Amino acid sequence: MEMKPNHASPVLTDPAPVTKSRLGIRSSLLPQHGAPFSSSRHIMIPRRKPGILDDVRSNGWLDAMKASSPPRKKLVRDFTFEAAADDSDAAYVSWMLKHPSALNSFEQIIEQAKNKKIAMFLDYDGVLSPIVDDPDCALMSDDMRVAVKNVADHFPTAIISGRSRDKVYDLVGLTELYYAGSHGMDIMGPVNSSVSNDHPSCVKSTDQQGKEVNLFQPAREFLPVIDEVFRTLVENTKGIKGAKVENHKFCASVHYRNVDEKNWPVIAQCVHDILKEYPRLRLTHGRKVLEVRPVIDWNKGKAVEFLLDSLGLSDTEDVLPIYIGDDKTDEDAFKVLREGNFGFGILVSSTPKETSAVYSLKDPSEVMEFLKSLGNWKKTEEAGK
Ligand SMILES: O=P(O)(O)OC[C@H]1O[C@H](O[C@H]2O[C@H](CO)[C@@H](O)[C@H](O)[C@H]2O)[C@H](O)[C@@H](O)[C@@H]1O
Repeated sequence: MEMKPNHASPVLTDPAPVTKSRLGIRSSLLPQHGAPFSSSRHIMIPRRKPGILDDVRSNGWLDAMKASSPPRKKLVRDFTFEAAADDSDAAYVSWMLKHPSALNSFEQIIEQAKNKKIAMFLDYDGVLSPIVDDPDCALMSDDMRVAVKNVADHFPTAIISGRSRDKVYDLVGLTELYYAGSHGMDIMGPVNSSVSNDHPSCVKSTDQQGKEVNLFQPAREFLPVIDEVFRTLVENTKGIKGAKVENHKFCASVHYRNVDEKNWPVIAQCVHDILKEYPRLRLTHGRKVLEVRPVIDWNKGKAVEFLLDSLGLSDTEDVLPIYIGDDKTDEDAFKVLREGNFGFGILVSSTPKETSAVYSLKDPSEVMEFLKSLGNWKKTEEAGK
């Protein structure tokens, strides 16, 4: 894949020494002390020291880890469980009054879409594929692929995932879409010279089909650091049964879904120690996953704005962006749409959650139904013209 560097990035400027200005990051976003990146290639992280786990207990990480993904629905066996199930169902029903089902609200949604161009943004895990124990087995069904393709045939459609862009492209496998990986820190979008002028770190590149595209990687300078951190995390978690570390190019993910809960503090401590060693990296929580990523002012919300600009769709009057996601990192995108009064978010969740999304869907099967309905509605509308 050919790459023609443009100018230096506005986010990451100045090729020489690694300092705050080299990273071009607003200083308020950066920790005020410590080395920018680790000085040693391999840092030794003591697994257990007396009292060391107090760090992660006192700073609330463990509570966040426990709350990070709802437990799967248990079989209702006796009266106690039945009562608990009733309570949680009632809570879900009352939450849905605030965040109605996008399926039940379909007529209202297409009313909003009349005379507007829909731009569709989709998260991958938990939206297009169900959450499963092994991230490598989170495959999208063929039916879902058809539904996504159908939507992409009518509306500009992008996937914005926490996974690496290459990985999510391999999983989805549709050439009709735009892809943003690493929580929006790695975007392949259409060539648009006004966008590359505004974002000088955009480089011209080519996609898998040899088509010219814009490649935007605002955290490019962090590539070797993430790689180093990934290798250290693999090394330091290798004794923890069930732990899995993924390298997503601009972020590293430490999964604890399959780790015995009594070992979660050890996982948390490994990540905590990395962040102490690399003050320019920060933590985000996903569904039973801790993610280490660069401290830069960029997220899925900014990626949505970037893609809308790239597609020439930032005119709020004629465009209706819709973002479907299930995770905390998707909230940045929901917020951008809500605060801009520009389109809306749909949260995929089977339990009540605090969210900036407007509508909700229960699970990926409802997402598929919604995408099918949208594609069919547009097809019928176009046929009637
Ligand atoms: O932004 P997304 O596309 O939703 O990616 C978020 C994370 O998804 C993956 O992890 C999640 O799904 C796994 C497979 O179902 C599940 O095992 C895991 O517990 C979930 O956190 C992916 O592996 C992560 O790296 C992504 O950041």
